[in-house]
Amino acid sequence: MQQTIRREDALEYHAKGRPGKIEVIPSKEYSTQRDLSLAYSPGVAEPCLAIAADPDDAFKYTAKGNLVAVISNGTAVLGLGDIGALASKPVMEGKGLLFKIYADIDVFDIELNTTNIDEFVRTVKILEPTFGGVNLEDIKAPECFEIEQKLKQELTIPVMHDDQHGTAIVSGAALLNALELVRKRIETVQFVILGAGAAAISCANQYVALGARRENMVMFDIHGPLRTDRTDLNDITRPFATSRNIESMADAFAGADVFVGLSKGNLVSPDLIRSMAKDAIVFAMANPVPEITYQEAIEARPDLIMATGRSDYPNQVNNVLGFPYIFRGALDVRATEINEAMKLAATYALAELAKRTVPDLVNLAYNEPNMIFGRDYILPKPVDPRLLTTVAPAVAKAAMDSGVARQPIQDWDAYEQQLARRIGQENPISRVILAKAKANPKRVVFADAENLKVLKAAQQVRDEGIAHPILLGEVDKIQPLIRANNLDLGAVPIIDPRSAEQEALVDRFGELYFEKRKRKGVNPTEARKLMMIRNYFGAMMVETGEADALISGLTRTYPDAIRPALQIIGKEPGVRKVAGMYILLTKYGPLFFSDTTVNVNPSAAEIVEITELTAQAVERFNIKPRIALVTYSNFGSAKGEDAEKMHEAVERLQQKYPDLTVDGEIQAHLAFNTELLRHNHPFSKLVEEGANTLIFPNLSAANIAYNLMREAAGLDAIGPILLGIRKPVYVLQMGSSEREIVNMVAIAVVEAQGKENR
Ligand SMILES: NC(=O)C1=CN([C@@H]2O[C@H](COP(=O)(O)OP(=O)(O)OC[C@H]3O[C@@H](n4cnc5c(N)ncnc54)[C@H](OP(=O)(O)O)[C@@H]3O)[C@@H](O)[C@H]2O)C=CC1
Ligand SMILES: CC(=O)C(=O)O
Ligand SMILES: [Mg+2]
Repeated sequence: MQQTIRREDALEYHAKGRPGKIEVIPSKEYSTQRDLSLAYSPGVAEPCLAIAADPDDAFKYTAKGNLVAVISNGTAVLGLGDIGALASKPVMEGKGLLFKIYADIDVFDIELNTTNIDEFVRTVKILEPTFGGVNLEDIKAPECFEIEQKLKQELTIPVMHDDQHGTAIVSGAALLNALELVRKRIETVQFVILGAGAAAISCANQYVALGARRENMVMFDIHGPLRTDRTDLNDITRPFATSRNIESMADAFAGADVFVGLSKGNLVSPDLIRSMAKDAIVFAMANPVPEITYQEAIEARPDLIMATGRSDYPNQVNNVLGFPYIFRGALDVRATEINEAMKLAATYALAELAKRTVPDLVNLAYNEPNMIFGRDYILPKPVDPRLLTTVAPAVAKAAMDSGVARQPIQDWDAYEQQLARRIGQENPISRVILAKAKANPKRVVFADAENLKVLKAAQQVRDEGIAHPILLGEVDKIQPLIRANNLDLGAVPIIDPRSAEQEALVDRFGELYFEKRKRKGVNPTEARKLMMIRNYFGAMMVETGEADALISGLTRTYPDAIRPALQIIGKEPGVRKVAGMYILLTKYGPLFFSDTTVNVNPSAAEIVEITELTAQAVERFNIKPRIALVTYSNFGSAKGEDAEKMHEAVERLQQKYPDLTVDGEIQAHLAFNTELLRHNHPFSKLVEEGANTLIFPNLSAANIAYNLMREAAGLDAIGPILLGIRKPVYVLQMGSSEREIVNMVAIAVVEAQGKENR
């Protein structure tokens, strides 16, 4: 299931919008003159004075306690080698992104233009006041050892070279679990370690701490095996020199149990893997290209436990499983260092977590029905939210037990809750939808394939196995776009309803349309002509089963765009009016807004129907709807048409569905403010958790609300999702981004799957 990441895509991802991957966002209000006087002069003088009197107050009044410096000089950037400080910046920004999304830690990336050890150390030392921790990254051996050692001595905040210890912690856990699966003992297994740099040395040391024997290891650098008769070894590499008569990789691999690659891509042949002992363990961890590819290795040996540093194969052994949580735990107890006890605790916590039942969310994200501890699952997956709540507390506890915690945690339950809240900000809904779609991709026809964004989205859904696209449009327009943008849509069909080849199909569709509409004033000639319009043709493909869903291009207005689908496919039985829903991805989780799209001023009865359709749609995302009917009044507090209409709709809904969480009429802010609700309206059904679904009194309010959230609050929106139609038809909005289109396609596929099962 390797994904193709094209050079153009990677470059465009980094260049689009605001260049790079990070930005700085103020965390306090700053809109009034008073705010500014507090944030800056004169108010700012007070925390300055407090910190001058007691340096620990820096943790109270500044971002220091949650701010980590990711620092590199670019001398060993992934497996790309010494590409320099500036060229390392994308990797360092990437680490910053991972720190943030997985552990809610803020990062400044710092690229230092020096290969001089003392200059590097001095620079980091004078930066100490700014940060709560220092993550050294991609600095080559042997300088990295001295740099880290000196900084650990001189700084009172935790310092960790991630390529050394992050990798050691994570691969140590993978090793323990792999050995358990093949029933071998760490004390007796024979290792081949390719690379004798930052990562390799530290990993080997960690394995020794876990019980491995140095005399069972053969390590290689670029000059060959580290042997006791070599004169070019240093204090760090010499302990790993072998006294065995090993001259080549072939000598070392023969009969070995474990291969650890932390060097460069493509250095290991399938023959070498074949020469290893039964149930061999292969960790080819060089990035981005492993020492041997996953495919080659498992083809060479079916009995292998195979891991790489990459996310696109099973068993990703990558320090991303370590550094966010190690620093989280260390920062949360204000540890003065990251010591051996903390590293071992992290290794054991990771190893243990892999044996626990995998949450559905993680299975869904990887499109696996049920991942269980075994040869293809030796470590937790990076998206597993339990990593934070398991590894960070283990590290924090080890810091306390080993006496380096300056602020011990007292209440572990409260700490875990606080951690869980931190990742509550991450929104799994797109992942759930994408994973569900991939489990059973459907044929999706794109009515507007002459548009580049649509083509790119089609490319993505095809590459990722979300859908099988069918493109509608003129071949002479689409093909040049594909070529000019270096897309590769392979055998994806391109259909032009106006071309000679489609005449027979257009005839058939025309006849069908005439049958459906002959008593609505349509004649056969008109019917045939309409079928040459792509939105009509696409809808007819879905109706006749030639496709499973339609992603239609926006014509003039939404009602115009959905008309062909309504005429051709029609509404679900029992549905009188269709409606449209938007999903807003907020930091509190997804919010569902309805009806944002179709009904201008629905009656109370229609509001009831809209709510029913919306509730069913929300449930399709495995989410329990908690519905608020919003307006300007609370539970009868104000008069007026909308207030009374919503009031009546709530009464009907509560009567019809006593188990549904639906309440109102209510003001939007109150639907989320459970404290205020409890105080003033303790009887409300929303009092426990607040709402996640808002039903609006009219199109104007709904449309304004979601557009404001999208533009002013900068939230991602998915929609409009057409509710109540017999088969999935989605209309793209002008200005939809490629990502929004991909999300829409995934939702359409999920809906098509649901309809198929009914
Ligand atoms: N999966 C993961 O989580 C991680 C993966 N890595 C990967 O590990 C690799 C090394 O990183 P790092 O330790 O930081 O870098 P270093 O530069 O410190 O180490 C690289 C090592 O590889 C050796 N090497 C290079 N080419 C060969 C060769 N042809 N044959 C044998 N040995 C060779 C070097 O030998 P010499 O000493 O003679 O120069 C050196 O010992 C990178 O590919 C990196 O992406 C690193 C950290 C984490
Ligand atoms: C993962 C990582 O840190 C590296 O490859 O360098
Ligand atoms: Mg690295």
